[in-house]
Order: sequence, then structure tokens, then C-alpha cells
Amino acid sequence: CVKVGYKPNKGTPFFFSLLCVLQAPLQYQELMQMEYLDSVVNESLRLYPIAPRLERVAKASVELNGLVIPKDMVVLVPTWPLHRDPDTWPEPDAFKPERFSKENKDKVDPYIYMPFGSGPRNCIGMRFALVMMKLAITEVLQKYSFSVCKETEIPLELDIQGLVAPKRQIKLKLVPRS
Ligand code: HEM
Repeated sequence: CVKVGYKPNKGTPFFFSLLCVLQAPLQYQELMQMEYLDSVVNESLRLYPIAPRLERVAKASVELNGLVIPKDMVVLVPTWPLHRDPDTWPEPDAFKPERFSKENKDKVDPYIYMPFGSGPRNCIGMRFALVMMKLAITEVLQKYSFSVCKETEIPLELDIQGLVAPKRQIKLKLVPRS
């Protein structure tokens, strides 16, 4: 088994990531055409949005359905519960990339599914992050098959003090592909 994924206090330097993209054998267009990969990434971000809630400050007092939100009040947008709401997502805890298939993608409400936030202050690095994730997945999966092993923590315990991250390193079994 090897440890993959999150390493506390060891972020990948930005320029290494950029170097990775520039040297990638796969072209941007090819990556963008991988529909199932896109669904898998989207479904992963639904189940594990790094920001479990978004925050905004009211610029002016406003009344919404009888509820008054005064100027300067901090409003929390609960991304995590919205991403797991059973009224929107049948079997909300199940990993089902088909929710984001080409046919279903357009039905997804952008005010319910918000892994990169929403509006003018949404994530500035969204496109870069999506390319990087897809690139990393395609690179690694061409060389190794992944499976759980006896050291894999199931269910995964999350640390949601701030950003969502696994409490401990994720251990998986990697088998080189012939
Ligand atoms: C999977 C990777 C990432 C996820 C899920 C993510 C998610 C988010 C979310 C939820 C927000 C808050 C948006 C809002 O309040 O509406 C945000 C903001 C931001 N993100 Fe990301 N992010 C990712 C990667 C990146 C990367 C790679 C960069 C930079 C290269 C980046 C730069 C920023 C910046 C600068 C903001 C603040 C934008 C503002 O306040 O105007 N993010 N991100």
C-alpha cells in the first residue's frame, strides 16, 4: 500500500504544477473531450467540496420570503448540505458520476452545486484546477491501477475545520499496469 493524496503542510509548489501542464503528453483539447473523466471529477467535487460553506456579506438590507437580512450581516451558503441534499441527489452519499453525464449535466442547478463557489467572486483558479486534476488522473491511471487495501480507512474520516480534507493520509493499493 502507498500513501496518496493529501499531505498535511506539503503543498505542491505552483511552478511544478505549471511545468507538469507544459510537459504533458496529452493536449488540453484531448483532456477536455474525456466526458466520463469530467463526470468523475464533478462527482468527486460534489461529495468532497473543499469549501464546505461559502460566505458573503450583505451590501444592503434585503427581505427574502419574509426574512430580513440586514446590511453588513455575514451570510453562510451551506455548500456541503446542498451537495448532499437527497431531494436533489437521489442516494446522495453514493458516488455516481452519471449525475454529471452529458445528458444530465445541464439539469444541475448552479446554485446547488457550487464546488468552486458562485458569482463574481467565484474561484479564479477553477479552470487551472480542473485541468491539473484531469492531467494528474490520466497520467497516473495510465501507469497504475488503484484499489482499496486493508490499510485503507473506510469510512474515511474527514477534518472539516476550515477546508475539507482527510484527517489522515489516504492509503491505497497501486498495481503497475503492464
Ligand atoms: C479543486 C481545486 C479548487 C477548488 C475546489 C476551489 C474552490 C474555491 C472556492 C469554493 C472558492 C470560494 C468561491 C466563492 O466564495 O464563491 C475559491 C476561491 C478562490 N480560489 Fe479556488 N479552488 C480550487 C483551486 C484553486 C487554484 C488552483 C487557484 C489558483 C491557482 C485558486 C484560487 C482561488 C482564489 C484566488 C479565490 C478567491 C477568489 C475571490 O475572492 O475573488 N483556487 N476557490
